[in-house]
Amino acid sequence: MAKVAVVTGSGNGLGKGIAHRLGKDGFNVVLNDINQEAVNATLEEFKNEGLKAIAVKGDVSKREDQFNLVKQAVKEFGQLDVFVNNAGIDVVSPFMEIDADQLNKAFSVNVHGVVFGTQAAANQFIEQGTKGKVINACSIAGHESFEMLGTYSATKHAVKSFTHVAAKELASNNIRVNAYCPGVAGTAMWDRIDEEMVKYYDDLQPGDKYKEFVDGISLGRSQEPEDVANLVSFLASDDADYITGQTIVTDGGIVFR
Ligand SMILES: NC(=O)C1=CN([C@@H]2O[C@H](COP(=O)(O)OP(=O)(O)OC[C@H]3O[C@@H](n4cnc5c(N)ncnc54)[C@H](O)[C@@H]3O)[C@@H](O)[C@H]2O)C=CC1
Ligand SMILES: CC(=O)C(C)=O
Repeated sequence: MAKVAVVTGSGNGLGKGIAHRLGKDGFNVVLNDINQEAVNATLEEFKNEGLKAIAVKGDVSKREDQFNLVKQAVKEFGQLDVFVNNAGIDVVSPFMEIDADQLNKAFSVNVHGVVFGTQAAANQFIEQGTKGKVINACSIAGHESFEMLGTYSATKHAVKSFTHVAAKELASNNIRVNAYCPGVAGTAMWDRIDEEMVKYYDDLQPGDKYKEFVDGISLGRSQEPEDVANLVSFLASDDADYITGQTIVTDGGIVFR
């Protein structure tokens, strides 16, 4: 029987790339996004390519939506093997302007989302009595805190911490919990980050902050969704069975850990 993978926030960007790769790897894929239009369009593309997939709309910050996502996956495909907590949002703000609304929004999607997704997946793995894999979206910002990305960086440090603790607590249930830490990928997220950041500089034009970050990449190019998907594909595979609690950087050489 084909294995089953859920990828949250897979209507666009890195999540779409990851879901596509897992589909090509032979997984039945459960797409998820808060954006119904995006996830439906992605489902259509995948189906046209012959990939086996369904789409479930949901908000990762809502615990009930995460449990429903797992329920729908099992209802359609009979089991769950891999759960990728990919969905995340950005926040750009100088430290002195961080407010409660920014903190609440970012933590509720990036951190609550990962905790609730992990709980929903682990609950299912334990019920099945099978091994399972949870793979979280961290970031280089989970290893290093970037100016103007203070709240976002704090959420990704929290993802790293929850990856560690979930890996420790769930290992006895045969569940591995790891994270991928991308660098700078030109998705809609970076369009927004650039747009917000350049507003704070009189001498910068749209695109300049993105270029500055890309110029700092040792391997000399921005990240593609496929680069991230390569790592997630490995973490989802049996070859990664002896790895747990790791937050692995894939950034072309920005932070060195
Ligand atoms: N783009 C980059 O350079 C990097 C991205 N990351 C992380 O990778 C993950 C994916 O990032 P991107 O694809 O660039 O972002 P993106 O903004 O391009 O796409 C994110 C997707 O998640 C969905 N989403 C947002 N909130 C949601 C919610 N509450 N529930 C369900 N879906 C939701 C969006 O509708 C969108 O389709 C995020 O966790 C991000 O923090 C980490 C490092 C670098
Ligand atoms: C979006 C993101 O995580 C960075 C650091 O580029």
